[in-house]
Amino acid sequence: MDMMTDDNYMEGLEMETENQPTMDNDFSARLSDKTYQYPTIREGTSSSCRRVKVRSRPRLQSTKSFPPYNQCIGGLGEDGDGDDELYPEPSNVTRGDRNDVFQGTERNEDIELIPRCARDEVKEHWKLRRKERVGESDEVDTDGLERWSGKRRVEEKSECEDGRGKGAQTASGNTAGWSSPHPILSKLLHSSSGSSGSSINFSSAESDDVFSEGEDVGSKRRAFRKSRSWKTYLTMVHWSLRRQGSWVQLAGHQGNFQLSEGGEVLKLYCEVEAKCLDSLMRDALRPFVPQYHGCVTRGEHCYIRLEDLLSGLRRPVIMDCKMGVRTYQEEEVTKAQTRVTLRSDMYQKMVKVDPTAPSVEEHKQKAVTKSRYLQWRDTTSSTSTLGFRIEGIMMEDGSIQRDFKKILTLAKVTEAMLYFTRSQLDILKAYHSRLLALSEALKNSLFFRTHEVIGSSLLFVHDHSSKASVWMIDFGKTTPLPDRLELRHNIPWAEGSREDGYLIGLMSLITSLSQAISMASSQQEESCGEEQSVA
Ligand SMILES: Nc1ncnc2c1ncn2[C@@H]1O[C@H](COP(=O)(O)OP(=O)(O)OP(=O)(O)O)[C@@H](O)[C@H]1O
Ligand SMILES: O=P(O)(O)O[C@@H]1[C@H](O)[C@H](O)[C@@H](OP(=O)(O)O)[C@H](OP(=O)(O)O)[C@H]1O
Repeated sequence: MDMMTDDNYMEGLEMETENQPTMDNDFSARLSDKTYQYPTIREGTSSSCRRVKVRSRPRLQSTKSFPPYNQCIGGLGEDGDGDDELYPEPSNVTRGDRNDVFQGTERNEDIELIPRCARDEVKEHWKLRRKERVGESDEVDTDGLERWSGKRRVEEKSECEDGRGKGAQTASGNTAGWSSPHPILSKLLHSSSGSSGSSINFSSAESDDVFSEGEDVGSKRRAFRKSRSWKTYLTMVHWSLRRQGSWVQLAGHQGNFQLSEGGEVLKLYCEVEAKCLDSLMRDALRPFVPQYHGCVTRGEHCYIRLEDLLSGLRRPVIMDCKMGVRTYQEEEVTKAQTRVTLRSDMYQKMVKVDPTAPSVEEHKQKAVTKSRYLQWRDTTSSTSTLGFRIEGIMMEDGSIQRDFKKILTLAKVTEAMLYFTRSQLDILKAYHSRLLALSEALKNSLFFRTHEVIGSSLLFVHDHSSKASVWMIDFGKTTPLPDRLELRHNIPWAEGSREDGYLIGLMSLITSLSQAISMASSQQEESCGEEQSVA
């Protein structure tokens, strides 16, 4: 079947059934209505669920047809294979997992200064799941590819007091597995079998075949409707799988995201982030931020509804750059001074990159504080030198590179840009002008002036058709400043200043893109010259 081979992503298929989102009515009308008032955020858990069922998402395969980044351009990723040999991970631990197994020292939740709502709970859930995996499976995701739907389990209500979940299931007439169409498919099937109008066109040959004989027109019609419903179902399955196959979570916390049928990305609710997004929808930065559609409750958790920035892109190429000269909040440092919480997972990440980084004491306790780890990450990457760092790049074949941890110079960043864009001038230029436009918008943004922007990313996305854009994402650690305080964002941080250095990072990126453009232009001219001399 076409859909199974198209992207080579699917190992198997299991359709998800779920409840109707509680705030999902009239979604398309909202999208087009610019004056739409975002729904009130409802915190807490859903009480309507009597029984919760857990089922696996479709498993996804990775492909890796291009050589890795560090082989392409002279081994920039110094922490690649060699380190892996020195400090091998347990064979059954997924490389890409963000929250490594804790060894002995439990994380103290008091370190969280701002309520992150359900996210802590989900982090714990993933840690537990990881422990379970270590015990029960020897699956290894060797290239670190973390396609969201391949690793996540979805909690879903199988029966709800309000009947919505039940309704979604009975619409298909089935209850589980392959045989159970997705709720949206169920609806489509239902309506397509009940009406003659369909958005799916079939060849006239097919229609002729069905209606050419005069006899038993009624049963022919029924047969046609049946086959059309089936085709509609397959087309929709294909569409749904393709979308799931092309969406990827490149960086960030595992378990934070889900896709919804409405073409949105659902991110686990965080009050800080929801408030920022709400303000951003009324700010000069709105064109640079995914559209925010309020919140929705799914199962036990509340999610922020965001525009899917990969929608419409075929085999997207993505880069996530974490912005700013630091990735920790000032409060994280001061709190760590009074309350010491040790993290063995962070110690492990540290020694993997540089075995000499921990102090004698840290080696002895095999743990570091989060604040120490975050500061070390910033000073050993381009965060402190250039005001941003590349968190990861996904190429069009789905391969993911995360070996940019030790990049410190602009020249190395420019090499990474050329690799990421495959030196395509039109894409480099599109990114360059988008960043210039962003820098103008930031000048006019009240939100930007009045917020400390920590840990936020710029998401670069393009595809083979040269659609290219850059978006501001992740506002989970972006906080409003006290009254009348405004930040410049273009000066280094000094404790107490709350400066984040966002504009230092933006300027570095713009400079790097300018360099990449001139290098790509000369490469192009050289190859043109060579072609002409051969001719
Ligand atoms: N609106 C969106 N559309 C498409 N992809 C998205 C969107 N938002 C996030 N992503 C994907 O998810 C990844 C992680 O996003 P984000 O940084 O918001 O998560 P996070 O868990 O808060 O991260 P962190 O751990 O850095 O705080 C991004 O790198 C990107 O690949
Ligand atoms: O990128 P790395 O080196 O893997 O390190 C992670 C990164 O710094 C995240 O930004 C941070 O989450 P926050 O931004 O939410 O603090 C996370 O902390 P966590 O493990 O406590 O979630 C770190 O583990």
